[in-house]
Amino acid sequence: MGAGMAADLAYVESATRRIAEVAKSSKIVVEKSTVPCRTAQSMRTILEANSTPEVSFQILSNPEFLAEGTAITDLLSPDRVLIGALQTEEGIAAQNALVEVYTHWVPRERCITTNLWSSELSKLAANAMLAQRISSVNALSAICEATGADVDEVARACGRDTRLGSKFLKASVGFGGSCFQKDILNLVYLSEQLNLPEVAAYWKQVVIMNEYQKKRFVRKIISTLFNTITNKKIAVLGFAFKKDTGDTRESAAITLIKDFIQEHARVAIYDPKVEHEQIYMDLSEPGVVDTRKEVEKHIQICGSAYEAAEGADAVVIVTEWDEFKDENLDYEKIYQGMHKPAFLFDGRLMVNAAKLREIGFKVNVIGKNELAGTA
Ligand SMILES: NC(=O)c1ccc[n+]([C@@H]2O[C@H](COP(=O)([O-])OP(=O)(O)OC[C@H]3O[C@@H](n4cnc5c(N)ncnc54)[C@H](O)[C@@H]3O)[C@@H](O)[C@H]2O)c1
Ligand SMILES: O=c1ccn([C@@H]2O[C@H](COP(=O)(O)OP(=O)(O)O[C@H]3O[C@H](CO)[C@@H](O)[C@H](O)[C@H]3O)[C@@H](O)[C@H]2O)c(=O)[nH]1
Repeated sequence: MGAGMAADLAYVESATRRIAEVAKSSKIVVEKSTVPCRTAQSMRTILEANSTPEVSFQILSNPEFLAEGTAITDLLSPDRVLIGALQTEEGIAAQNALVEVYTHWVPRERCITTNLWSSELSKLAANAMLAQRISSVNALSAICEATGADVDEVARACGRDTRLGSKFLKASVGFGGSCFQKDILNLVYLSEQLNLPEVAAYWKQVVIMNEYQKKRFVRKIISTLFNTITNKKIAVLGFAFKKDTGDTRESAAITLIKDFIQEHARVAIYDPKVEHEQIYMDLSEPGVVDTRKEVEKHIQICGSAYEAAEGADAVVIVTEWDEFKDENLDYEKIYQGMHKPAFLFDGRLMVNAAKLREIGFKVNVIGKNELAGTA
C-alpha cells in the first residue's frame, strides 16, 4: 500500500526494535530522518513494550533541514533547530537535554521546541512550502512566456514584499533532489489516509506542476528545432539536481535526456561533478535502454562544455553551475563550434540573452519572451 508515495518505514521499525533489544540503560531516541507525522507513535509503542523500571525511553523529533551544497554552513549556522517532544515531564526533560547539546554552537533563541507531532509535520510542511514556491513561480513562467512578462522581474517585484520574501523564487526547469518530491508525496499520502482528499490534491498539484514544467521545456526545445530532434546533437550542460553537488537524485536532467533519447536525438552531457557511472545508471530504463551499452549508443559524456557543444544543434542549460554563466564560459567559442542556426535553451535563467544573441545564438530562456518590452 502507498507504493511510490508513502515512506518505507521498515528500517525505522527495525532500528527501533534493535535499540529496544540492546539498551541496558534509559535512552533518548532522536528521529533525524524525515518521517511521516506520528511515526514516533509507532516507535513509542515498540519501545514502551520493551521498557522496564530500569530502562525507559524518550523519543524526540529533531528533523534535519540542511540543503545539499551548503550542508556545513547549514549545520554550523542553522536558521533554526526544531526539537519536538511529548509534553510530559519526562518528554520535556529530554527535549531540554537536546537543546543543551545544540546551544554549544546555536543561539538558544534559534532552538524551537514543540510537541512531537508538530515537529514531524513541520519538516514535511517546510519542504512542501519551499517546493510550492518553485512550482508557483514556474507556473508563472509559462504565463510570462505567453505574454512578454519577464519571470525574473515578476519574482523580484513580488519578492520585495516582505510578507513574501525574495528567496526560492527562481524559475527553473523544475526542482529535483531526493527530498522535495518524496516529502510532498508523503504529505499527500498522509492526507489521503486522514480522509482529506482536497488537501491531498492541493499538495499533489505542486508535483504535477513540476512534471509539467519539465515536459513544457522539452516541447519548447523540439518545436523550436523545427519540430524534430531526430539525429540532432543536443549538448546538455549540467546533470546534478542543483549546483555544488554531484547528487543526481530526481534531477530534471534525467527526465529531459530520457525524452531527448526517446525522440532519437544524440545527447552530449557535461557536468563538472557527477560521476560518469552515475549518469549511465540514471539513464538506464528497464525494458527500453537497460544496458550500459544501450545507453552509450545514445549519449556521449564529455569533459567540458566546449566538447559537449562541438557540432551541436542546441545547448541546453539544466544545472545552474557557476561555470555556465556567460562571464565564465566562452560562448563565442561554443558558438563557433556549433551547427547553425545555433540554439541555446536556458533552463536556469543564467545567461545574458541579449549578449548571446549578439554572438549569433538563437536564445530561449524559461519565463522570458524574446519580444519582451515590445508592443
Ligand atoms: N539529503 C539531504 O539533503 C537531506 C536533508 C535533510 C533531511 N534528509 C533526510 O535524511 C534522511 C537520509 O537522507 P540521505 O539523503 O542522507 O539519504 P542517503 O540515501 O544518502 O543515505 C542513507 C544512508 O543510509 C544507509 N542505509 C540505507 N539502508 C540502510 C539499512 N537498512 N541499514 C543501514 N544503513 C542503511 C545508506 O547506505 C546511506 O548511507 C532522509 O530521511 C532524508 O529525507 C536528507
Ligand atoms: O528558487 C529555487 C530554489 C531551488 N530550486 C531547485 O529546487 C531543488 C531543491 O533545492 P534545495 O532546496 O536548495 O536543495 P535540497 O538539498 O533538496 O534541500 C531541500 O531539501 C532538504 C531535504 O529535506 C531540506 O533539508 C532543505 O531544507 C531543502 O531546501 C533544486 O533542484 C534546485 O535547483 C529552484 O528551481 N528554484
